[in-house]
Amino acid sequence: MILEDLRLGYRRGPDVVTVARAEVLPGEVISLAGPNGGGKTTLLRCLAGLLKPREGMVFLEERPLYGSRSWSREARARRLAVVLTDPVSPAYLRVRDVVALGRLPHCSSLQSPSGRDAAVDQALETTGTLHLAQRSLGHLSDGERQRVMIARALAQEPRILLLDEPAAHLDPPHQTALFLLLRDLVERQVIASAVIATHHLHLALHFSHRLFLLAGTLQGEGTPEELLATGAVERAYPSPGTITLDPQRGWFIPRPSPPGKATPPGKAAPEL
Ligand SMILES: Nc1ncnc2c1ncn2[C@@H]1O[C@H](COP(=O)(O)OP(=O)(O)OP(=O)(O)O)[C@@H](O)[C@H]1O
Repeated sequence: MILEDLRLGYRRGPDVVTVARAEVLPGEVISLAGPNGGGKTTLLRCLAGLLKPREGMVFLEERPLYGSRSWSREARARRLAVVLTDPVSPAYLRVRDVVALGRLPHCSSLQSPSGRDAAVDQALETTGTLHLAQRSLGHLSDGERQRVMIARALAQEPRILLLDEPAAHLDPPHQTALFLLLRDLVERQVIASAVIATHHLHLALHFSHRLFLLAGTLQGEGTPEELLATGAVERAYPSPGTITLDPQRGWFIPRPSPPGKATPPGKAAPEL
């Protein structure tokens, strides 16, 4: 996937994110990181074919994603699957039927997707949601529902998986398991690439091959090691002077006070 001279925005508002040039290569897990409002979701929507750029183009397998020479919706859905944060399936649907919807791009016009499709079982198993298969979507916890939506995207058997805050509702072990799973799917070539918009910086730094740092523009891109070594990660996040990045752990922590100037507990909380 190639991103060229992108300028993205909504209706008549200002540009919210610009990207001069970037690539998502086969074999890569890429995390989109950066502050609130930095444009991660906006870029992800554009890569998913859901937000036409004001200028520039996204190329998928050298074919444009927008315009008259673009992919058909079905052909695109066999290559790209997206998991957004807004719920899209009706709450009364059973989990197995929700995941089966992922098979739609692989069905002919005379077929409807079947929950008995082997790809559905595989996706349920991969995401640890097989035990939820008969439950209604509306009766699941946020984290369970999140894993079901990822199962639906995997059932689509895409080449590229795009995920917006996929770990948002997951408990800590499941957050790590999800990043591990995405890395494993890419390394086993089950999918070619994964692009993850996330605030789980420590997981992004640990599991991604590269990060794109977005703060209105693409402020930096590179491997976790490169971005940490140049200070680009810390620079991408405007934070109070009392907060600093611990590069070993990928967490923002209180800046250590100079000797003899320890802040008493409860005093001088950092501004948000
Ligand atoms: N539907 C919309 N209409 C108008 N402006 C929008 C819309 N969605 C997002 N924006 C604006 O675009 C900018 C980028 O938002 P976006 O959601 O892409 O950022 P983000 O990096 O994903 O943020 P966060 O980390 O808070 O989820 C923000 O200023 C936001 O207010």
